[in-house]
Amino acid sequence: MGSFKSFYRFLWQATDGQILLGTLLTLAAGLTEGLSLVLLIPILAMSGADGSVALDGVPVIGRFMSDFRPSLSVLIALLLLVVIVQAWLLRQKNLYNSRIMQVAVDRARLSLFKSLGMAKWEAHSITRMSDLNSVLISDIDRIMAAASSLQVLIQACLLLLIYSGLALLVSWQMTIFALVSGGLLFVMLYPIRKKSASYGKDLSYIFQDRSSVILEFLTGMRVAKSYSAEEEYVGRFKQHLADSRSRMMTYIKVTSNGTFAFQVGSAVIGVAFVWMAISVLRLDIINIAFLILIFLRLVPRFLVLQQYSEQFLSCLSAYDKFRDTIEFFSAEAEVSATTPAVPPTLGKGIRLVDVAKSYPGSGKPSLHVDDVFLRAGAITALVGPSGSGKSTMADLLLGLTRPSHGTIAIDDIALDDKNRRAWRNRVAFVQQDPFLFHDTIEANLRLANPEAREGQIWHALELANIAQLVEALPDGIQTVVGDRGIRFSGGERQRLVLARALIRQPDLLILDEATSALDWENEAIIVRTIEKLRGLMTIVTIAHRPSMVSLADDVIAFSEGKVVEAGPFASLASRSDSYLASILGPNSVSI
Ligand SMILES: Nc1ncnc2c1ncn2[C@@H]1O[C@H](COP(=O)(O)OP(=O)(O)OP(=O)(O)O)[C@@H](O)[C@H]1O
Repeated sequence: MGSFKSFYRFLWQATDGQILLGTLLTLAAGLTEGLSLVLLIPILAMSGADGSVALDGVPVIGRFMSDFRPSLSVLIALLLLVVIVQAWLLRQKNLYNSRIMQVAVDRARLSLFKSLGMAKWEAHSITRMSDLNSVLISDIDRIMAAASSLQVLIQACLLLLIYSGLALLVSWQMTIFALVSGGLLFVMLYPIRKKSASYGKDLSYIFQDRSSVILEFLTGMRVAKSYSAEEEYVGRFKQHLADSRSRMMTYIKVTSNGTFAFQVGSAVIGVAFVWMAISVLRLDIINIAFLILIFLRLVPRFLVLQQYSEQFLSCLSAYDKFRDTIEFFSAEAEVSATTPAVPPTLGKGIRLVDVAKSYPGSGKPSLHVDDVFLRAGAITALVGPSGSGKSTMADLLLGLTRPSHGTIAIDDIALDDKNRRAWRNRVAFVQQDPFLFHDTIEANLRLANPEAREGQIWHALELANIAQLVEALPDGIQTVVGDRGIRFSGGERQRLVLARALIRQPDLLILDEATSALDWENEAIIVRTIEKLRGLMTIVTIAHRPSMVSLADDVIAFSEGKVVEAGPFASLASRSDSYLASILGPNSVSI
């Protein structure tokens, strides 16, 4: 019940209350349907061969019939008019309801998208991408199905009310009999509805699973192919399909059982209904005909109630998942995502004091820095063995993650929840695994600086040593890079990503193994590029190769999450016992 209330509140808000007008249109269409039924009886009576039926005995409009005595053709014309109005109202209602529901669901999708974008990076790092993918695609589609089912249910309830009102005017005993027996049948079938809701929830997990298997297959295609593991993926998918087929069939069986039980039950009630009207209440033929007409229209409504409440309940679980996801990500929103803040300026340097970073689920901090200073305008290399905390430090400097405790200050301004996002506007990052969007080179570069002029784009491409290659392409900077930049080699992608970082003209440039995909020749060119940037911006480079470390002014070496040495490159390199010397020397260890 709580889910239902929350779902209705969501629909109300997402449609700006327009759902009410949709319901009123449904009511108007229902009333015209009732009216067409009422007009049908006198037409049938008047067209009777013996004319034995008294028109003033016609249900509901008997008085109108005896006062005005309309001719058959007037009644037929009236019926035609009512049917046309009803058809028009139904069309309007369908169009209106579809429109507001599409808008509501799109709003929901957009607000989830937005809350994902505005949430802290940490929230993403503990959530599976495929789970989010399934909420954004299949669960939101099922919310649409839930909203449509709810509209059908509202329509069925309104029609039930209208028909019951009409039937009451003929016989209250028959009306109560029909409603009580129909209601009892509906209640008796509750266990089936409950079962179907629980299987519906199951389906939600099946779709989530499917999305995860497909996404993993597509993103891991290269790995799958290189290990000749395609068959294993196909086998996993086949297993998943067999599993979901069997669960889907269970769901369909349960809902078909409900429909079958309902049809048998309503046939029994129908027979009892006619018997009661003829043998117990001894109603006249025209009233019986009217009641049977009503009954024939009431029964399908109960069936609709049964079927659509099953569908509604099974889809409601998708809404619960959507709501939990959006609540989780909204609670994790970066404060500064909503409040504009002035970015701190980097003139003197960045100081980290007693900074620790722990990841959820891991006991001790992955990084602990007592006191470190990164000089503005200098190139600082972060070195250390794998897993020693270099990327963790880079994420903190970038403002992508928050320290578990301690202070990071840009000049004298502490980085906090209010200014962290604004600070990221002053930072550019080149990651180990260069990512490009499936768009043109220009669009990919403009992402970092939408205002950039074409000259600036070419300048950045030149600095990153990729301008010549781009120039030679038939479409130049309008070349589409392909999915994740697949058109280009790893090294070319890395240079494009570096150009994207440079076009931003950042205060701080962070290079996380930015030359790992380059050959020696290209690496040497990038090293020269970085040399040229010395003094123009503050550069932090995480490097494993000596050539990238050698260009540093300062070095910070990490081991097991702690800083083991920090200082000017020259003085650390000259100390034979330093970690830096061990990685630069003739017998350098692999870092
Ligand atoms: N998102 C995360 N969740 C949990 N633990 C993490 C996460 N990211 C990093 N770690 C852990 O933190 C420690 C430091 O990792 P980090 O990536 O900073 O090392 P690194 O020095 O950059 O290593 P590499 O040179 O291999 O990239 C590692 O033990 C790693 O397992």
